[in-house]
Amino acid sequence: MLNPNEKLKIEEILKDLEYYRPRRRGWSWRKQLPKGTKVGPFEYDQISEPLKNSVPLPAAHYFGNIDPQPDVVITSEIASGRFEDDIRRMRMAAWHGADHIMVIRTLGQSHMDGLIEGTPEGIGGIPITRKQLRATRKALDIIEDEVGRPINFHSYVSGVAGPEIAVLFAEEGVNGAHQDPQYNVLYRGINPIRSFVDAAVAKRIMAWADMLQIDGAHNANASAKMAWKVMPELLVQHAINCAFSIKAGMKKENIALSTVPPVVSPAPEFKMNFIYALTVRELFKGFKFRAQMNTRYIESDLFDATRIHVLDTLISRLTKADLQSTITPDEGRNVPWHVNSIRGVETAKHTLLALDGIKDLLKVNEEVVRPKIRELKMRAILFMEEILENGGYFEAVEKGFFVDNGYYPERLGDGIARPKDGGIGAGSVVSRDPDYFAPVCEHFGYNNLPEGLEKPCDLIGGCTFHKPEKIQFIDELDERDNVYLRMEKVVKERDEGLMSPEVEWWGDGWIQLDMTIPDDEAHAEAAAIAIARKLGLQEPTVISKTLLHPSEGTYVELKARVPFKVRRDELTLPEKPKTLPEEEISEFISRYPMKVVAGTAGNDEHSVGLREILDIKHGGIEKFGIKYTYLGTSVPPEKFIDAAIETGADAILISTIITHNDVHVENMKKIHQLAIEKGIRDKIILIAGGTQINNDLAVSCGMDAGFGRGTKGIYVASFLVKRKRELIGE
Ligand SMILES: Cc1ncc(COP(=O)(O)O)c(/C=N/CC[C@H](N)C(=O)O)c1O
Repeated sequence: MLNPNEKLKIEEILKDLEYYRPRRRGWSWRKQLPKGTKVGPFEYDQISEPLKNSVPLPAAHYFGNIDPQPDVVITSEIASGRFEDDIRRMRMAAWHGADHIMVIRTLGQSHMDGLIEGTPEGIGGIPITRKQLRATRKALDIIEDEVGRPINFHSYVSGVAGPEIAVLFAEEGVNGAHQDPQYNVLYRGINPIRSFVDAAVAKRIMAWADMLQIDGAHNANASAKMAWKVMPELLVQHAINCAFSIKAGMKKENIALSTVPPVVSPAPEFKMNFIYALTVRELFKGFKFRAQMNTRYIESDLFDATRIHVLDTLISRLTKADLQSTITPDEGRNVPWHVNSIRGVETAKHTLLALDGIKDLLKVNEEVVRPKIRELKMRAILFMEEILENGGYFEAVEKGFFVDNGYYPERLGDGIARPKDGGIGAGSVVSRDPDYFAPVCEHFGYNNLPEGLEKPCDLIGGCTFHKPEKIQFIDELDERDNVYLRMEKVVKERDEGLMSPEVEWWGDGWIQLDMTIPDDEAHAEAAAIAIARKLGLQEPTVISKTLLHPSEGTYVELKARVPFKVRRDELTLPEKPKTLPEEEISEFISRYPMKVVAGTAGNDEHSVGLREILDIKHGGIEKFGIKYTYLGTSVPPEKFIDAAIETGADAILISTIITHNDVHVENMKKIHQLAIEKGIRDKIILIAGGTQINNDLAVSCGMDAGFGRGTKGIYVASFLVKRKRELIGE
């Protein structure tokens, strides 16, 4: 069982991997809670069971730290190239609410015509090998136990080795996969006939494994130059894959349409995206919807990407989504880092919760949308009819019907054409002889079973679906490129407590820094690089720029490597101020009303900080019912004491920023001295605050406490209550 306070040990995961067996088969949906379920002070209509361990949204602490989980499965796409680092990120994502982990493949694995074994390192994606799958599923088992919810593991089947990959996934307990023969044809140049034959075999196997299938329609949106023009085609592509999947034996509830809002602002996007989203849900009622955020128009600007993600998730809530796939907001900058995977999940969770029950509040204006939906459907139906008129799918692909940038029936003639007898694997499909017999189960199509045979695999004493012990596990193929070599460095540094920043791999040393340079883009970029170099950082690279004004300024974000490490055992940890719960403070004050006098001591005019500590606006002590008399700035020590006596104050709060020739020390000592002389020291609480103050210094000058930079009202209020309790012996 994982302990939240301990790092996941990859070497533990790798141990006995050859004996690991997946704990279940198939996809897990979230357990829905009824409408009107109460969580903290609120009622929800679209949430599912809570997690055992999780990281709530930033504002949750105002509401008792609640972390309600939306009804929708949330996906995080993770594949840095090293599965051992991805596993750590999966744990982070699971704590933030992801329960669908999608692993992007590397090496355009669609073209591999066999399975790769061992665990070579990938570039920007990960090699899908049996060992990587097994280690990841095994890790996800303990991570799902830690968060208390099943986690779906997902990757891609499409490709030349589709059927073999499907068997591998079924054997290794993979829970979901992309499978769409059109993907191979259009984007990977694989022979169309081969693609569909492979797809039938693969889909039959996925059906047995109860895997959720995601289709590849989103790729048309991601590939077209004018992505909003392919909306009719997307409906056709969905229809082709849905119909084919059902014929291959898949259940409707395991067929998810991958749907993306086609366009982004500054286009008036909802006029298109909302109509499209309504249309696809109407046409394919009964299927599942995997909503993906738009990746076609994502740039390197994280804020813009996040705005897109929020609006795309709004579309999901206004229509329907069974899964919300979060693209890392940095997809536009190709640096899928830990933090951006988490940001993507937070954006989805935040927006889905914010829009809980929204459909009960709004009605779609049928008068306006109906004609538009109908038009879109008509375009799709005409597209489908034209395919049939031209002799079917393969002929249509050959004629470049697909991913054409015309808004069908307009055509620009720039579609992706693929010859039906060309491409990778052309001519590699042979029809099965009458006596063809494959002694394996879940085999699509003609299989000449001998008489009386229960299961095809009885003849061989069981296939790997029924006799998993028959699965051959190859641990490593390459003694120079494997996870053990990579882990050597990691384990050494981790156990020695050597720390360096990372963005995706342990100790990769990368950091992100940003700065605003008051100059044009070109000079700003060059200056930022020069500054990063002067800071001693290595390989400074600009990853995003925001033009603030052509000549006044440019905001530059860079990544750069830190060339050193710090030792964990040499770090001094700042002690966290011990605060009481807000309710406890308010409850005490309601029983023992407290008053304070406050001001800026001596010849000091700074008052903003003190006001933050006092006023209700930013959580000052007034928020808890503590009354204050503000004495203003440059208050002489005598005046604090007189005011305290006059008002019967429980405490004196002095703020002191100025420290030249130790004037702050003098003031604190003076006030402590005066309180003794006036005989009130044992009844009054003396507190000093300021950017140069710390508790030790203040106490050495006779104060009860001192508060430095970053102090919040609740810190001071907590101390006042604690001290008052001591004084009254509660
Ligand atoms: C139907 C299908 N099959 C295979 C692959 C990947 O297969 P390669 O090995 O050729 O990259 C994809 C890829 N989609 C991109 C992921 C996207 N970010 C997503 O969330 O969907 C695909 O859509």
